[in-house]
Amino acid sequence: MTSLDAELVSERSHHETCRAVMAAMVEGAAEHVVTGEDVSASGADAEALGYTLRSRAREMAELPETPLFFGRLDFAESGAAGEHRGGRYHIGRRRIGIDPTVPPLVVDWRAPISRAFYRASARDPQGVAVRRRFGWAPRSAGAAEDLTSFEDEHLDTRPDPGEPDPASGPGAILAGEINRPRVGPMRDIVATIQPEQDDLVRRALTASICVQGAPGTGKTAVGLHRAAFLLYTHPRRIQRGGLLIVGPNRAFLHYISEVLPALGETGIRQATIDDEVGRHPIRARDEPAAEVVKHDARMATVLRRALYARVGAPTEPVVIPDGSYRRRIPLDELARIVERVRAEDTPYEVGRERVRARAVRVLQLQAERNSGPPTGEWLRRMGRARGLAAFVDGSWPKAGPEEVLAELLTDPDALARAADGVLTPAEQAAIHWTKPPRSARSARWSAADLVLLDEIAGLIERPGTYGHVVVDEAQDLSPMQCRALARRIGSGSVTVLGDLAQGTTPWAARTWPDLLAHLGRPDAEVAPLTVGFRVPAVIVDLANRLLASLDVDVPAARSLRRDGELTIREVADPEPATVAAVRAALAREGSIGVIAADTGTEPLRAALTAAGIATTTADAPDPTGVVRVTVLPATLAKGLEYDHVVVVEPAAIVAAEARGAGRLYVVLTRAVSRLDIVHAQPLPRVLRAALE
Ligand SMILES: Nc1ncnc2c1ncn2[C@@H]1O[C@H](COP(=O)(O)OP(=O)(O)OP(=O)(O)O)[C@@H](O)[C@H]1O
Repeated sequence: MTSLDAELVSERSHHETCRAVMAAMVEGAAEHVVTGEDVSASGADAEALGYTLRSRAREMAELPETPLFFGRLDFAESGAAGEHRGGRYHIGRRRIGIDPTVPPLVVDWRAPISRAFYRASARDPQGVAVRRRFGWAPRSAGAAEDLTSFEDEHLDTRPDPGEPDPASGPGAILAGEINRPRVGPMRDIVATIQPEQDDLVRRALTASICVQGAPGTGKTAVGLHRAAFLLYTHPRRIQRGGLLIVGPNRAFLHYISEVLPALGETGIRQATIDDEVGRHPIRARDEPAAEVVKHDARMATVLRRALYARVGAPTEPVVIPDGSYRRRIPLDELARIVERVRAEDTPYEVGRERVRARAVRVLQLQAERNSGPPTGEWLRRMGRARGLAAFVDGSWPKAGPEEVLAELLTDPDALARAADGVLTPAEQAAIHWTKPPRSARSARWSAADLVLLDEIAGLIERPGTYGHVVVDEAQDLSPMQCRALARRIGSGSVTVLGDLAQGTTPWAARTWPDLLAHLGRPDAEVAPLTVGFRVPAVIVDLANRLLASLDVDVPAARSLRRDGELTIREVADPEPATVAAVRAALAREGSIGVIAADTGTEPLRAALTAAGIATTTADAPDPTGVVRVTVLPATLAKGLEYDHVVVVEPAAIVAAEARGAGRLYVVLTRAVSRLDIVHAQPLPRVLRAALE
């Protein structure tokens, strides 16, 4: 046996030990559920404790069969920080060890000591002598993986002259990881996080950051790993408010849904912005002109005015009989109360209660002058007195978001007053409901209306906030959607992920500071990621040339992958050509995405089915992974990736929407290895320009 073989045997044996300890930990967690229920003082305690322990047991038992470690750090005998000197640590997704007083068999990748695994380099070894990365091969479908290889980087010895710096290339294990076929949902990248990604993942909880990343540079991966890092580092602070991950659509959320559980984090809310503001189901569609106005930041002013138009000067003094007295508050004093509270800029509902409390206070002072301090019961009685309630309801009436918005959209005069000097008459006409509902209750709300309702609800009462919010594909959010998120971020922090070049909504941001200001974090740092892990160089080059037509200022990307293929085929009929392209792709490994303009997918699906090729859709992916072909509309492709992408009729994709060139940029950058462009119509101008 060579010494390398012996090392491999010893590492495998360490892994077996880890498995055994892990099994004991799972069992221990399950046992705790039972004893936890026995030892608790009361029924409520038992329930709370039982719940916590059960969740932990479930979490541990649900850990997928991934390798228990993926790396090892050997610290140098000298030069390393004191306690780690000469130490050896295996690094994995979760800490493995039963006794907290002895060093664990595996340290969590998020622990401070693991940082060196991601950051150390030959130039700055950070006390590390050897960094080892393990290679694993699947044993068989569904079974645990096999430890088959390892790769050592000796960071304590300077590389021989002429030899490449061992820390500079991607290394075989990273290369294997980025080249692997993509089947099924997104996987974690914990074994191969790159230094510039790690820097973003481990930023402090208080730091709000914005990652501007070209396609496939790992923005989504960074956001998800950052979420896991923050949950590990600040469990109490984050769990109190919770963590929210916002994605563009259900297909995308499904695609990323397994990453956090694989990292041991469950129970995190992953939602679209529509889900998050969804007080009602979406039952109406706006005309494009109306939608654009409703998503504009100026609507915030209009809505505020519409809500506060309800607040007005009192018309009658307050008069309340009180035993032998008649308590009275004159009109001018009531008007002053209302005015002052308005100027205090509190949520509407707080303002209303404040107005009531201030009026009661006036009555209290009067009573004190007559007969000394009144009782609590007296104060409550005054607060409920008819005269006082009439004043509060008249000057600061109760208001609900639905009723405020329905009135605004139905009554042109109310809209004109609220929008005076803010929206043009044409803009007001665009959002006016020509067929008003019978009542606010029966109104059919559009997606944009829900955002407006959320804004009004936020003016009435501050919503609860999350400990941290991760927003993916953020470039597409409208100012009003950003404001909805800003309310939920409150004093917490946010990780914004996006690519201005991939903006496709009519209101997509052209610069980050604008969007960050609407998110309430104008000073968040914008950090670029430019090294691509998905898209091969030949496709990245094409995408970079397309950038010139997109009217955004973003750095070009460079790819770590040299192996891609790009073919452009002009054909007489795209349907048989697509079938042929898919058939050829099926002869190779991996997933296949057929992407066309939204109206073009059904005929392609039918043609593939008729040719005996099974297909699925992006929002209902085949859980078994047997069906390898997904036919998807261009508008659902964002954030997804396929080994082989067939783009059909790019001209139709560009023509379908105002920011069609941005959509084409998204679609072309979904390919992991091969991109086929099939067209019968002439190629769109932006693509022709990029190909010249
Ligand atoms: N450090 C890494 N090691 C291995 N794979 C990586 C790494 N970083 C990213 N990847 C892989 O690259 C692909 C693209 O990552 P991701 O989807 O996070 O990029 P993105 O910037 O969000 O892309 P898009 O702009 O298209 O949404 C994924 O398959 C991801 O697993």
